[in-house]
Amino acid sequence: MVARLAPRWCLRALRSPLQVIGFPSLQLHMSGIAMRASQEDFENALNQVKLLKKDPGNEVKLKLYALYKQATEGPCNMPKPGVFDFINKAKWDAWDALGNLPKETARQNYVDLVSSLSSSSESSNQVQPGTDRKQQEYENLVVTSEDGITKITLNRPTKKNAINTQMYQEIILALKAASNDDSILTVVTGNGDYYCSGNDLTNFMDIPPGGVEEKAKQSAVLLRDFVGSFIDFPKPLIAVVNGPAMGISVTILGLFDAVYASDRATEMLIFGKKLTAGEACAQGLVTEVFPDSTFQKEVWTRLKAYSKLPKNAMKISKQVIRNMEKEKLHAVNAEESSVLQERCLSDECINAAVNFLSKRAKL
Ligand SMILES: CCCCCC/C=C/C(=O)SCCNC(=O)CCNC(=O)[C@H](O)C(C)(C)COP(=O)(O)OP(=O)(O)OC[C@H]1O[C@@H](n2cnc3c(N)ncnc32)[C@H](O)[C@@H]1OP(=O)(O)O
Repeated sequence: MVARLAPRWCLRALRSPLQVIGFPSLQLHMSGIAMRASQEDFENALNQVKLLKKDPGNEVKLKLYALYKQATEGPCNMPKPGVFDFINKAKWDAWDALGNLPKETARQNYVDLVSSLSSSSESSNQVQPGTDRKQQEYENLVVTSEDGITKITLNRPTKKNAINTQMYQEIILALKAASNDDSILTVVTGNGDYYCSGNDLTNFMDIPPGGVEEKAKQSAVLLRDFVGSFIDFPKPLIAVVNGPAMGISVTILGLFDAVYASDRATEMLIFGKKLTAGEACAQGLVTEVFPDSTFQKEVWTRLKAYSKLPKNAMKISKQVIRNMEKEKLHAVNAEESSVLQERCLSDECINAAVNFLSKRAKL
């Protein structure tokens, strides 16, 4: 999986205006040791960035961009891009936030950041002895199989498990793998305090050479495939909603066979309105709500009991129910994906992304 996605990212990064990346060394700042990276170190770091196997994410790319500009041109004195030019504005904000940071320090910070990215990329690709090989295959998920249950955990807790482009693809692959493995049940849950904060809004920053129209088209195809993989999933699928859920993570709950929510999942944001887990249960979107203090224990005891039920009978029951509505679900999915393609280009969508991204760009 990593091997398949990495070259795609590298190619995109080489074309992308955000390809130049960096991160200040906390240790150096705290100790005040004035180390200086040579021009050669800097040039090596520029080459190293292109060899990174793992996409460092837009936030890091912005830091690298800002440090690169500061190291090579000094403080930002370019005119501020317009509000709708949100990629260039995010880049401008990141560079401008470095103020009068000396060129040498920016160069050193750039070298340190690339070095930290290279070492974490190497260590993340190492297989730990004795661990399940499957756990190493995904950047944004942890997938385990035990006692007849395959558990897919959304694993970007520092980003509230927001779903980035790679994670959409990983979820599609993980569902495909789970549909063919020996498990009886498949569970989706989140790591950390959130279940999922929905679509990663920085996805909109990664514009392909074909421009925003092409991006909208790619997003629509990805959304259709993503939702389609839930519609077609052949075994019982359970959501263990461990905390707040937003956007796309809420809208797909209807495609699960059971949804267990902690009463801490008080922000199931749909229709622009916060819905408690209890209210979502009353509306039929959630199967059952548990007190947060006993949520994991109660839910997993129940799931383990379900996993002892006859495997084929459960699978066939699910398929009989789903087959009745599958065609319709796919038709609605295709329609919604095509509407998304248009809506991605609307002022409302662009403004929402600009607002969120401009707040984050103040590094
Ligand atoms: C293929 C495309 C298909 C698109 C389909 C259509 C889908 C639509 C949707 O899903 S709409 C929903 C989009 N989500 C949001 O609008 C949520 C945005 N996030 C927030 O409002 C807040 O972050 C929060 C309420 C989830 C949590 O707030 P708080 O507790 O104050 O934490 P922080 O804001 O500091 O967040 C921590 C950290 O996470 C990053 N983050 C959170 N959510 C997202 C997100 N959706 N996209 C990207 N990044 C997110 C946030 O920026 C912080 O990161 P940082 O510490 O700044 O690096």
